[in-house]
Order: sequence, then structure tokens, then C-alpha cells
Amino acid sequence: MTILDKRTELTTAGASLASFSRDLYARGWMPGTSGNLSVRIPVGHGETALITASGRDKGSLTEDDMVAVHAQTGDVLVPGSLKASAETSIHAAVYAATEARAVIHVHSPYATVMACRTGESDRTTSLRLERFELLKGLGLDDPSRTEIPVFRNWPQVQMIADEVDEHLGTHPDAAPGLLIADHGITTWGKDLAQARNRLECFEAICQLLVLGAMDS
Ligand SMILES: CSCCC(=O)C(=O)COP(=O)(O)O
Ligand SMILES: [Zn+2]
Repeated sequence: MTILDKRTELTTAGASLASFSRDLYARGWMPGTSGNLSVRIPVGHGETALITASGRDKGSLTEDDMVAVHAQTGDVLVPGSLKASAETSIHAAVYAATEARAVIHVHSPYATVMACRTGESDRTTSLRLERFELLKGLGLDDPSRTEIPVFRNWPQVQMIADEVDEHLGTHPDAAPGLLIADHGITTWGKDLAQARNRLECFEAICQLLVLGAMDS
């Protein structure tokens, strides 16, 4: 791959991240600079990821608001004025443990309600999902039921990432999503479109749960 090819790859990936971010912001899923997105890109032997910069208004990102990091460690590859997302280490933990090529983290309302209701401050818990037809949108071997983990919202993000790493390493068939207590949801897929699609399924299922679809 030539330097020009690499630059084109990075620019295209950055533009795509910005476009998906603006869309998710417009849905109200990334309020107040929350949320972050990344893609794993085929430069640097497939170990490079491009991730949104920290603290930006996610509704007005452009391809210039991205930071190149090592996909599996989160280390910044080209130091510059932009700071990589504060939650880069969680993206890196997903890339290290799965085949994912895109990761999306948002503070969408219904998933966040379920993260508040099911999370605890002293242990990882889980949210059981079953019966919903929308489970078929998650790419599971058995779409009749699954459990998604709810991690503690450690102030040190690396501690969340360590728990994600440990969980995904011991659950190779894990669903492509996780909750962080009192915080939000992270999903992943083979590309941004699939990660967003799965996010839509999770958010819709959480909405149904909040509305009491399975009560009584
Ligand atoms: C105001 S949101 C607090 C940080 C957060 O949870 C988030 O998703 C955004 O962090 P980033 O560093 O990626 O902007
Ligand atoms: Zn967040």
C-alpha cells in the first residue's frame, strides 16, 4: 500500500466515522459530547484503528476530528493536537478479543436506563434478553436468548477495559454488545453499518423492556 493509498484509506474512514456520528447524535444518542466510534482499518498490518477525538460535539464531527491508534492497545500512533477518546481502551479491548472492525459507544436513553437498573457498583452483572424477535438482528448462534454484561462504571476507564478484556476472552460466543452501569452501551460489528444496526436492535429491545413488554 502506498502512502497515498494509506492517506485515502484514513480520509475515507474518517469521513465515514463522522457521518455515522452525526447520524447517531441526531437521534439523541450522543448528547453533550458523549459517545465515541472507531473503525479498524487495513493500514499498518490491520492493527490500526481510527477513533473519534475526545470531548468533541459528536453532531458536528468531520474527518479531521479522528485519531489513529493501535487497534489492540489503544496507543496513539501519530501524536498531535487531538486527544483520542477517553474510552479508547474499551474499543481496544473489543478489537483484541473479537473480529470486530467497528465499535460504537453511545448514551442512548433506553439502553442507559437498563444499564442503570441492572448495573451494580461492586460487581459485573448481566442483562438477560429473551423472546424478542429483534434478537435475530444480533448475529447470535442461538437468537432465542442471550445475556449482555453490565460492567462497573469505574472512574479509571482502563479498569472497565480490563474487565471487558477478561469477559470477552472467556466468552468467545458473547453477544456483540455490553453495558456500563449508569453510563451507556457499546456495540460492534464487521463495519459501522452492522455495529449501528446491532445498536438499533439493542436500543429497541431495551425500549421494550423499559415499557414493560415482558412484565407479568
Ligand atoms: C460528557 S460524556 C463523558 C465521557 C463519555 O462517557 C463519552 O462517551 C465521551 O467520551 P469521549 O472522550 O469519547 O468524548
Ligand atoms: Zn460514554
